[in-house]
Amino acid sequence: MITVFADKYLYNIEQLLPESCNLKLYNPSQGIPEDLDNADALLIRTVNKIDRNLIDRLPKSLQFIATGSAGTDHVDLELLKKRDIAFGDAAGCNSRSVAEYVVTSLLLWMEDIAKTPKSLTVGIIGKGNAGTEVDRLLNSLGVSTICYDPPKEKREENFTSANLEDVLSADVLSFHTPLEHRGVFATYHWLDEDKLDSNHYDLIINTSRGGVIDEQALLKAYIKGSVENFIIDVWENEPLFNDLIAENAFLKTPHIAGYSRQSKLRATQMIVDSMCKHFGLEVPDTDSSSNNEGLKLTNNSLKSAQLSDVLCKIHPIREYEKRLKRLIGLPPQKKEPGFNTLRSEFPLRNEYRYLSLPDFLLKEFPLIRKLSS
Ligand SMILES: O=C(O)[C@H](O)[C@H](O)COP(=O)(O)O
Repeated sequence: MITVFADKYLYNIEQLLPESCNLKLYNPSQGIPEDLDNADALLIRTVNKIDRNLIDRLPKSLQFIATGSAGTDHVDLELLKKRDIAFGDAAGCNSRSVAEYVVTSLLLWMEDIAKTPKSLTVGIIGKGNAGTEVDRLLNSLGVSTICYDPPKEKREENFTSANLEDVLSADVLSFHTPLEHRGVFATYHWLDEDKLDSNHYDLIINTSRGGVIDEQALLKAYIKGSVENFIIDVWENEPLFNDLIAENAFLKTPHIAGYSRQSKLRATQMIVDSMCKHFGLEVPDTDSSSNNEGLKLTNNSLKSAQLSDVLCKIHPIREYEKRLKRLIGLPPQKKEPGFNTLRSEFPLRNEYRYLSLPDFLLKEFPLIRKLSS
């Protein structure tokens, strides 16, 4: 029997782990337990770092670590490799959810400033799993895109990245890169004062990682008027966040763009699968469909609504925002747990295709039909 320590907020971890495992759940806000007690595997989320300090105190028995997330910037992958510890992630688990967040927030903003999808060009920075899904969904709504991803061009023969000047000339920028501090393709503070000084943006959307945008430079550009609006889901220094950025953002949320019942289920399934593969265990045959309950909306609750009203009924984006706003101005010792609790305990939404939306609504709002297909 192997002993597995797991973040207690990994969705459905108790149901998805093989029964033959000795599961020990930990509370991530108290850090990864000091005593990992003969652990064989450790399953984490982005809120806990796997750095040199942690790696130095791992028990000899520990062979495998996985994160139930697409991003891996909280993990020192090089050091894990040197120490011969196998690693797994959940790349791609939340692409659909992120794309739905980007499109939903963009539609809310467009209604607010009376723009139509066809009048905009969105520059997509990073065309990995999430960027690709964002591109697909935007194109299906009639929004033009320009995709920029030089490291992908280097890796993949069949992919050509837009050039920098072209992507920077878009009306809107949406970020989907990993956070890289080093190397030729470093993304830390990619959107900096220089780039913001020489361009004008109607909107900046960040759902990737906080550090990809220099927040101070963004604020300056906003005050100057060269950035009209911004939508921020990810923050430098999470779980703390900059109050001025939050106060001025068109929309602000606590790093939940990738959160949906389906993405979290995929994430747990992916890391459990790779753990089972590593230890030669049989992958449990779980029926995940039972977790995908539909959200029923009635005609009465939606009659004569505007697109934004409907979107806010089916995506809790404004509800998250409302709760995040309550944390503005709090001291760090209250803000930090508030941010973490909001992320881990707010009920997960369903992706659009898992909602049962009434016909009259799909007829009245063809954009919503496209989002749910
Ligand atoms: O990297 C990812 O998958 C996303 O940023 C995701 O939202 C992280 O979720 P967490 O592990 O913090 O629950």
